[in-house]
Amino acid sequence: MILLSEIISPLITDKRTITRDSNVLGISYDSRDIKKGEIFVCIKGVTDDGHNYIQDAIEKGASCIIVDKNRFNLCSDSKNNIPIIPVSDTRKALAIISSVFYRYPSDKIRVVAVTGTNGKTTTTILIDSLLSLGLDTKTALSGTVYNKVGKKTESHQTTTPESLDLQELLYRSKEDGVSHATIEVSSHAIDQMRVVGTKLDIAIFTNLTQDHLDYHKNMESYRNTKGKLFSYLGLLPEHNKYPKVAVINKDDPYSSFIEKQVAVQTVTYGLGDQADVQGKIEKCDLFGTIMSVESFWGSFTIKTTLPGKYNCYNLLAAITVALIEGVSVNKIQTLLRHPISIPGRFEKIEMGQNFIVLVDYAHTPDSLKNVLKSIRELVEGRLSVVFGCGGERDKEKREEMGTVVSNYCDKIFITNDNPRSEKPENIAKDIVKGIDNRNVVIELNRQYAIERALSWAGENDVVLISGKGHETKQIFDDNVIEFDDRKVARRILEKMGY
Ligand SMILES: CC(=O)N[C@H]1[C@@H](OP(=O)(O)OP(=O)(O)OC[C@H]2O[C@@H](n3ccc(=O)[nH]c3=O)[C@H](O)[C@@H]2O)O[C@H](CO)[C@@H](O)[C@@H]1O[C@H](C)C(=O)N[C@@H](C)C(=O)N[C@H](CCC(=O)O)C(=O)O
Ligand SMILES: Nc1ncnc2c1ncn2[C@@H]1O[C@H](COP(=O)(O)OP(=O)(O)OP(=O)(O)O)[C@@H](O)[C@H]1O
Ligand SMILES: N[C@H](CCC[C@H](N)C(=O)O)C(=O)O
Ligand SMILES: [Mg+2]
Repeated sequence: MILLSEIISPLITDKRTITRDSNVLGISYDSRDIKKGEIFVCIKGVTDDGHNYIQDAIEKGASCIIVDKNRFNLCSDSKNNIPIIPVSDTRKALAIISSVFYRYPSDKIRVVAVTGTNGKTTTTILIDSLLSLGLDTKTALSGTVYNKVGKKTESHQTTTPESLDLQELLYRSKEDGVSHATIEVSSHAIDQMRVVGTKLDIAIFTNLTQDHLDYHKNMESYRNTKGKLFSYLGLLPEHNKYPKVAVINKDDPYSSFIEKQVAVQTVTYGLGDQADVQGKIEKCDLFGTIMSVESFWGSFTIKTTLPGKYNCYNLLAAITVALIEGVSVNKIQTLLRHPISIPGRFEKIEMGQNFIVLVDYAHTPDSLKNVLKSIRELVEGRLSVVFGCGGERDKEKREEMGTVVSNYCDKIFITNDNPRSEKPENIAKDIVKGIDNRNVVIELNRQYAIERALSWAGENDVVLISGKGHETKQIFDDNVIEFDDRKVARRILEKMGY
């Protein structure tokens, strides 16, 4: 049982605001889900505004309403005698009261947060597996592909859950005896305060390149948002006094900016000779990588099935976290020797065909460049790509992605990738602006585009199907259809007689 007066005490100075105390049964930021006895937090969002639904929430039995003080400054609803609490930032208030409601679950768990433009999902999955198997402990994970408590995975909507949902996940994790939770933190999440109220122990910076400028407007504000996560380290007091560490990719041009935000200790990683944990690639082919590592914890070599230089960065970040958390070098070497596959990331589609088909999640200029460059370095045959750009997402990246593919590919198939409310042909036109290459086909039906690319491929060629990775839906303006690049490619290859 938890009383309203206790939950909202961090938000008010005058306890008389609460004329009628009650047991709080939950919190909600969506009037459509609210139940009797719950607190309703009004959020002004990008498309809608929770303040429009106060009456709805009261009728459904909300026991308290939290509002933006600039929009609404009543202290109680006179008709129903429901406390109405004005605050300066309702998203922040939601994060704070959610952690009180769930009794500060992050306090009892080591929380590892990963942010950066690319590599977050890959790095979180690597960290989670090194920690759970390396320390033989129960772990939790929250990220783009799935959330997980112990061995149980759950699907969800956004990469980083809303603060209330994150606190609930951490609460269940704590109840289930989880020792470590690794969370992927998007820039939207930092901006929308989804991790406020979560005590962070380790924060990792992977890299920063162009993405999400529709939301952040320019690189400086995008960079500043990412930086905020690092300033949170060590801020929340807690009972377990274990170290707080920032783990930073030294080779990224933004690393020194990120380091400046950190008040606690920093451990850097990279392939250059300045980093604390230094990797040196000994061998890298389509089937995997051998990398030697020098660190505070000694020198050693790892062998893994993950290919590509960019994955060496993800591996180094994960190895650094595992070493900090006490996983032995021997254990790390043994665990990385097992085949690793990250759903929809450089995933090979093998049906016995004599060319290579890869499904990848590259959907930014930098990730597309990295994956294409790696393929070029690893394979001799011709290279084609099937890709598009998401609607209602950063428009500036489209032309740049066009330039990237025209620099690396022999054949380009431009197609749909979740056009959402935008006109697919306009998205394709934006991409084409960056292409200086006559071998371009615009085929907006993604299945047909994949079909044409697979028919184009000859012996030892590569077809990269990029942008949707693990996704299983194609989102249009008026409908959403089932669409999984991996299944579609397998079906087509089968039809082709493989
Ligand atoms: C742009 C963005 O970040 N949107 C997120 C945001 O929604 P919003 O602020 O736009 O909400 P809104 O629809 O305007 O509604 C405002 C408020 O009114 C409430 N409402 C609305 C209608 C109603 O009848 N009653 C009611 O109470 C809503 O519940 C909400 O609280 O807050 C919502 C609740 O947490 C999120 O679900 C939603 O994510 C949408 C689905 C989304 O697509 N987000 C993407 C852009 C995103 O967050 N992506 C990042 C990372 C991407 C990456 O991996 O690179 C992520 O973390 O997933
Ligand atoms: N460290 C990295 N640097 C650059 N590109 C990377 C890196 N790791 C992976 N990539 C590329 O980026 C794609 C997405 O990788 P991943 O899903 O791990 O990143 P993410 O940061 O979680 O992306 P999102 O922001 O969509 O959640 C991969 O499919 C690969 O092409
Ligand atoms: N999770 C990210 C990446 C989506 C990738 C691509 N498939 C798209 O729809 O743009 C987003 O929502 O921006
Ligand atoms: Mg991700």
